[in-house]
Amino acid sequence: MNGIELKNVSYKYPLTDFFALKDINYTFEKGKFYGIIGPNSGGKTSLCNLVRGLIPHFYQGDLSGDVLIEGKDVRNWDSNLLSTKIGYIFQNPFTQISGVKDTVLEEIALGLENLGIEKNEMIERIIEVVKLLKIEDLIKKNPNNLSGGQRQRVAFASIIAMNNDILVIDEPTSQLDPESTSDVFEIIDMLKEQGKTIILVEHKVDLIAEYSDEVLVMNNGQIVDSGTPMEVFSNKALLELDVAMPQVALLGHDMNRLDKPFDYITITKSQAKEQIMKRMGCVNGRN
Ligand SMILES: Nc1ncnc2c1ncn2[C@@H]1O[C@H](COP(=O)(O)OP(=O)(O)OP(=O)(O)O)[C@@H](O)[C@H]1O
Repeated sequence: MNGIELKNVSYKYPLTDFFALKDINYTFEKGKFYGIIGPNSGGKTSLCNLVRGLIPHFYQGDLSGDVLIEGKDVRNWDSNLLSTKIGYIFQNPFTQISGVKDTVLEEIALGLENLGIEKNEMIERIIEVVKLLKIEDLIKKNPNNLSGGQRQRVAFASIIAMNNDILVIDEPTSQLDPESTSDVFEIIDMLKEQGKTIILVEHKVDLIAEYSDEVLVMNNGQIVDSGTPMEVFSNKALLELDVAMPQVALLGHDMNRLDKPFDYITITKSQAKEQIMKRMGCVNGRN
């Protein structure tokens, strides 16, 4: 089922003379995990601003084409109602925390209070997300004293408690260490399992290859390629555009250049291992 449809969408921010988004045509289906990648200034964050209604409700500028959220034009959505449908997780966990609450518990409750959620339901939702994100030991702590990884978990908890159908997440791991980064991907994967639609901007393409259902490549304000991770990372034209690829996909492209191709362009470590084992004469890539 369609969640967000973009038809011939172009957009210029106010006081600029270039299009940050150019002739975008794409449909985000409900319940899928979308990874958005591409070089700097390609338009990834602008696409996020568009799909969560910040364009045109906050950024006025010059928008043309159709942006349909659950079939209704974004211009006709009430922006408060839209924020209950589409949650947003920032790049920087330090700006996601309100800074005005003394405990993690109060921090998670803040968004729910703003939604006017009744007290018993609020408590139930908080207990559920605290367990889900394994942050029971943090609830009495001051959010301002947490590490980056802990803050990002609390940020996720606050958003998950709101129970949005769609989550737009912009580079959530850019300030995290590798362990917290894999935790974040596991949380996002779990949200997908719960039926949420995930739209994630991320430079860590190895993880995008592993987890996404669909990958969109943005460059110069346009979607220059889209498809399954396998389809996108097999496209050698993307190498010319300075699009980051998983290391094992680069290995696959190198093997093609050397005229010693693998059976396919490998995009995950396990696929590369299987192909290398096969090359070494191990039956079916095993043992
Ligand atoms: N608020 C704004 N006002 C004016 N121009 C903007 C604004 N935000 C982004 N832009 C411009 O729009 C273009 C696309 O930027 P955007 O942030 O969407 O790209 P990005 O792919 O997310 O980049 P990065 O990977 O560097 O975060 C850039 O040229 C940028 O300078």
